[in-house]
Amino acid sequence: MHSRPLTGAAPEPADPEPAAAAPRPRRTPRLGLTPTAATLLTDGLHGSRRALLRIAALSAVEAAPALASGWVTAAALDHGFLAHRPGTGLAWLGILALLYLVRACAERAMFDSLAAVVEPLRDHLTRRVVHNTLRQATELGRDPGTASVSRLSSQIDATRGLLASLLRTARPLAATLLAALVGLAGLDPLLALLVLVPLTAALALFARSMRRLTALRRDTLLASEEVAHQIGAVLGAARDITSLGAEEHAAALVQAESDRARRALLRVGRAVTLRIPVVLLGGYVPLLGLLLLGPHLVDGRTITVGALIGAALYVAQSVVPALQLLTGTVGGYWSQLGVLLHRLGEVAPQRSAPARREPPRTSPDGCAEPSPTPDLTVDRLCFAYGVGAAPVLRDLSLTVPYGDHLVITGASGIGKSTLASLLAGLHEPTRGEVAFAGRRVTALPQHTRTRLVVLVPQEAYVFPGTVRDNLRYLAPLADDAAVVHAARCVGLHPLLTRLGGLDAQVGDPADLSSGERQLLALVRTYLSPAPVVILDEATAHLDPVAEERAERAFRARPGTLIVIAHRAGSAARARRILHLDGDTHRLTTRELPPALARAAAPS
Ligand SMILES: Nc1ncnc2c1ncn2[C@@H]1O[C@H](COP(=O)(O)OP(=O)(O)OP(=O)(O)O)[C@@H](O)[C@H]1O
Repeated sequence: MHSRPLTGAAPEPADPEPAAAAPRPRRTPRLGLTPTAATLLTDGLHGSRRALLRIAALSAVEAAPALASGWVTAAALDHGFLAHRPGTGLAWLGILALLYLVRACAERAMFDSLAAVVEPLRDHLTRRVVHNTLRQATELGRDPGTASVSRLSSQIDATRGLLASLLRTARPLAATLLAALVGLAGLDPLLALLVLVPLTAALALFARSMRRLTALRRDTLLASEEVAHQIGAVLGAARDITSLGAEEHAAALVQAESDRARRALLRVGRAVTLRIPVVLLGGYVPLLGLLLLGPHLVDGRTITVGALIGAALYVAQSVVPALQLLTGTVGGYWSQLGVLLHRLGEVAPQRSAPARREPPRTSPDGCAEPSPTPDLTVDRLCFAYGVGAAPVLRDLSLTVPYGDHLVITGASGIGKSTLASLLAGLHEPTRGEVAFAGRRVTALPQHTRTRLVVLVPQEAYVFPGTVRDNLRYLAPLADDAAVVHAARCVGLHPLLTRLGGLDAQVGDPADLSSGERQLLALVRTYLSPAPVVILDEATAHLDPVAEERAERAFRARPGTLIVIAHRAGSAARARRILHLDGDTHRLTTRELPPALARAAAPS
């Protein structure tokens, strides 16, 4: 998260792709689920249809006592106790007891099926989120960040837990409600109608309130994140604030954010109280109707006393508790699940909308050829980590013409990697800008930026899968011939043969050495259509000969090459060298010796 100025003035322009502070969904959520959340949930449950069917069947068995309770009570009264045959009455009640026993067995059997639904969902969410984190790491050279990874894994765990709780509570609830309605209709259709009309109105009211509740819960989540952000910004700039005497101003900003969070929480509290009218309308209004109309119906011999008491039992024992559960626990679980799934859906790419990537253009010899693009310009670039921190880069200006080969040198800790990240648009400059073809790199949409600039960091990401999958990650449509040719150009070929070809599985990436992982990452980048490649110590684990070969391949690859050098050899092979020394930045341009010039010439 980039830092924001401590000012109450006009807000910063919106980030084109805000990652953490997720935007409010544009479409109104249906029953609290946005399309993103709904897609993620249906995709996650896709493979669990059999387990879901089993759950539905067991739910039907579980609902049997609720279904029979009114009938059995009516029969026990009308044919047993009221007809002075207590034995018959007790026999009917015995049947009910038996059904409760069967229900207990079904409940026990349910747990295996629940696990068969929630565990695959958790795996699915983890795969999606890990996939995207890896994609960012491989395409952008971006550190996935332990804080966000642990936030995502706890969100995935919470989602799994919520779904399990929902299945445990909402499932018998739906079955009970349905059974009560069927039971009422079985007693007398008129009684069923008396309950059904207000119940439908109550459920419609509940559905409406759910949309609002989910939106409000989301506001609360974002508001509390904003409070944490604001406190972090104040703590990060504590020295500046003290020296400026701006303590009160900073405190007022934090106070304003926490007031906003408090108001959001109050709105959730008010929305939750809507459960009372829902229960009154759907549960107590039908009960009142039965009490008021029932005696007349009994007098007119439309229904029996047993049927009236049975109907009242259905409402009091099934409908009212079901509504209380629905508007309380289940509604809360559901809206939290909706908010979490939407947040995860923002991180995990949706299967229905896969990221589109252009195929790499290839020259006749199969080597990668970039899209036509112009220069990379750096204009009075300044950067500091954090508000009060000393700047790492000051007023750096530079143009890297398209097709150039620039090597950046400097002492350890001087800011080479920081500059590489700024060139790739991974950090927002504190002042000044980096532009590509005249457009600010940080303003480019992420998918455009990653097609234009690829940064390869020192620690290469290789993921479990085939060698082919790993190599074609940035060029999914490259054919095998192009991949093998790229492997030859970069020097991966001996390893490719040793591994067993493109179909070989990279089981555990840790089985490969650091240098082998770097070679795989280099070929992956070489194949990509990006016109600008930045190698940030990306060959550090290769021996000098392998490094020279890989760099030669990249020099011959059309496009701009920027290398953060860790060995003198890299600088010796460059046409231009930027030496960072923390104060003045020296840029040297020189003619290459003829042999190197030939090797560096675009093929
Ligand atoms: N995320 C960060 N937060 C705060 N300071 C940082 C961060 N990353 C780097 N720095 C600091 O910024 C300065 C420049 O770091 P950078 O990694 O860019 O240097 P470098 O020249 O690439 O070093 P090396 O050659 O050792 O990799 C260092 O003082 C470093 O401690």
